[in-house]
Amino acid sequence: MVMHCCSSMVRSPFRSLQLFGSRDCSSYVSRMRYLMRLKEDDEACRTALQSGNVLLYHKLEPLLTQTQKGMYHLHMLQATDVKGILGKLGKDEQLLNTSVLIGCSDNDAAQFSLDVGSLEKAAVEEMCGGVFVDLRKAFFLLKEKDTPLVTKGQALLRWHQTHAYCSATGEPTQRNQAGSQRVSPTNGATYYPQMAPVVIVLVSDGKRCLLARQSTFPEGMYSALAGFCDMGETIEETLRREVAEEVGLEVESLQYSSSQHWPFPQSSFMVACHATVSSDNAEVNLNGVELEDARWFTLEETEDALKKKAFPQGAKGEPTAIWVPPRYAIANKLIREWAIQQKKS
Ligand SMILES: NC(=O)C1=CN([C@@H]2O[C@H](COP(=O)(O)OP(=O)(O)OC[C@H]3O[C@@H](n4cnc5c(N)ncnc54)[C@H](OP(=O)(O)O)[C@@H]3O)[C@@H](O)[C@H]2O)C=CC1
Ligand SMILES: [Mg+2]
Repeated sequence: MVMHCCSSMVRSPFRSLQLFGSRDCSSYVSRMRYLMRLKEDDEACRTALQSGNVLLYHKLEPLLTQTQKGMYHLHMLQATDVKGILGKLGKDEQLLNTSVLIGCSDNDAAQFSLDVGSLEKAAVEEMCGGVFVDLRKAFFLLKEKDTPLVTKGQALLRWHQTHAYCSATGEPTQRNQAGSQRVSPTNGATYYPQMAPVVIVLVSDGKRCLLARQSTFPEGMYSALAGFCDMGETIEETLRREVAEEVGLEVESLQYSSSQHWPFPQSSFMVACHATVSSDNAEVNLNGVELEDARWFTLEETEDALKKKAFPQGAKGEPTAIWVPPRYAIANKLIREWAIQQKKS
């Protein structure tokens, strides 16, 4: 059934957002204008690449290095060093030109990502003193501040690897130097990297929050409800529909929290919200096709789950403890926000 959700459901549509704290606004603007120019001007982008910083991936696994204290961080290389590595491994320097633009450092250096999957992995690791790590694993190893860049780098490379042809003519498309678009040579159709919009929602009945798990989740992990937007839907409509479909509840109000780019399994644009249902109509009617379980959690139970590490190892024979996605996942932020709000009220 199509549900019409009016915009009055959103409690605070004009909520002000603290975006960057005390960051220097003018240098931020100049960096964004610089990146804009590099996307528009292939020659300027090629020049920037020669003195830029490059994040290497091997078959979409980012290169990390370990510090003496055992901490992992992103291994950014200078473009000149990448050329040296390519030369030593007998690869054409032109491979560098397949890099994609992913940002601009605080020191105004353009940042790129490059997949060297055609080179021998161990040889590159040895030359760089780093290790290529599966992106999910990298999320557990890296500092939270590094995850957006490593995610963006992988997502853009993946998009180019999987969108090399025009969907109308079947011909190979050509990318611009920055990698921000691909163009079909005969019909001029332009393709841009895309994210699929997803609503993720933490539902509350005023006293408890609703957490659910899919059968594919790691054992014991519960998360907020999530669902892809259907064509033409608003965030409010998707949220109401997904809650109705997955747990059979009628949402009464919702509030925007924040958003996140999520690379798994493809790029999703996660829009995170809080929602309430009436405590008089809070009985869960589970859609067993999508979810394995969904239950209400008290504040105490939620705080317990938040304290658990990912993949907890319980004693043999005991049921696995309930835990929630780690901090880099926006689900974790929603759950923490709810717990803080609940303590205040
Ligand atoms: N960052 C975070 O904290 C969290 C992120 N997520 C992410 O949110 C996303 C959505 O959650 P999920 O509950 O799976 O979504 P849904 O509840 O929408 O269910 C997924 C199903 O929807 C269908 N579908 C419709 N549109 C799309 C599309 N554009 N891409 C892929 N599948 C689509 C597919 O069905 P079919 O195959 O039958 O066509 C798919 O199996 C997932 O990518 C998940 O990784 C989820 C929870 C937490
Ligand atoms: Mg879902």
